[in-house]
Amino acid sequence: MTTRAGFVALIGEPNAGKSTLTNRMVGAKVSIVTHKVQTTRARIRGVALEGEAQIVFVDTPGLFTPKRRLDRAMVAAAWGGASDADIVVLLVEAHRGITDGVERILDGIANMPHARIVLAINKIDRVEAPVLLALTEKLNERHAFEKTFMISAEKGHGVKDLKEWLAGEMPEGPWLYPEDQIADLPMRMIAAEMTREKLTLRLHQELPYQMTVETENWEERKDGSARIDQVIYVARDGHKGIVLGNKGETVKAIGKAAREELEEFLGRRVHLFLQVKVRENWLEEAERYSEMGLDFRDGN
Ligand SMILES: Nc1nc2c(ncn2[C@@H]2O[C@H](COP(=O)(O)OP(=O)(O)OP(=O)(O)O)[C@@H](O)[C@H]2O)c(=O)[nH]1
Repeated sequence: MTTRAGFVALIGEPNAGKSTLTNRMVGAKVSIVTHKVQTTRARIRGVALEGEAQIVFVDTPGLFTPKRRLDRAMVAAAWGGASDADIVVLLVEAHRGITDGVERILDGIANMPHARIVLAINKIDRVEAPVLLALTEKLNERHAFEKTFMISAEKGHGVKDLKEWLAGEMPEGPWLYPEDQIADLPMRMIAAEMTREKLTLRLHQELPYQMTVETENWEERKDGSARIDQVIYVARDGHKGIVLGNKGETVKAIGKAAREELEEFLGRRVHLFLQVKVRENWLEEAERYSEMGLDFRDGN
């Protein structure tokens, strides 16, 4: 049987529903869904299987108007992910229509003549059919989308159609990730997201966007507990001190909060070890794999 594998970039305004859609396609809660904007950190969100196809979802940071230098880097990262992908899915919110943000994304994709871009109008549960049809027409006048899907990522409407279509469009080739690693993947990612969330709560709001958390090791212990090793990567030396805090008390508090949540989630004891390391320019690094906690170096 011919296997297929490829990358699908989800682009859209903050809150368009990218995380919700990824979760539904992957079938596990791998991406944190929140009402706050700008939560999406990892470039790769999950790996979905559909028949013989493996679809790797690149869950880009929300595209928005960059003001600060860091924000511009995030937007560049988002577009970078989009132009590398086999298919780009633009998510537009049905009830909000063509906002200024959507306008800017439409301008952005006009500069990607070689990309295959499909439109997915999300949150169709929030509008009546005539509104939806008018919006579909308007958007297709603005850009020649290869296809238009109408979906509700939250309720699941239309998601199966979209997933099946994407699967059929993935290039023929071997799978990018072994199946057994996918099974292992969501928990590692959830664990990393939990720690990142605690960092966000604890630190000045600017800082968390310059950080990433990776689960480096996960060991099941004979007594039923789990030992989890994570690294918090910061962009600068100065940030390391902030994360550590006076005598390490900040990272300790973050670790405690994350551990408690993990224990509740897993229903067993957890030993969580956090390390803080400096990794300059990690936003620009084209690491397609490591943020998934899917490192092949983790072969133990
Ligand atoms: N009514 C409705 N709400 C939805 C739907 N899909 C997503 N939402 C909600 O929209 C909000 C934003 O969804 P997310 O998936 O976090 O959006 P996102 O695009 O990943 O956001 P960022 O990570 O900030 O870029 C959440 O409150 C979701 O529950 C949908 O189909 N219908």
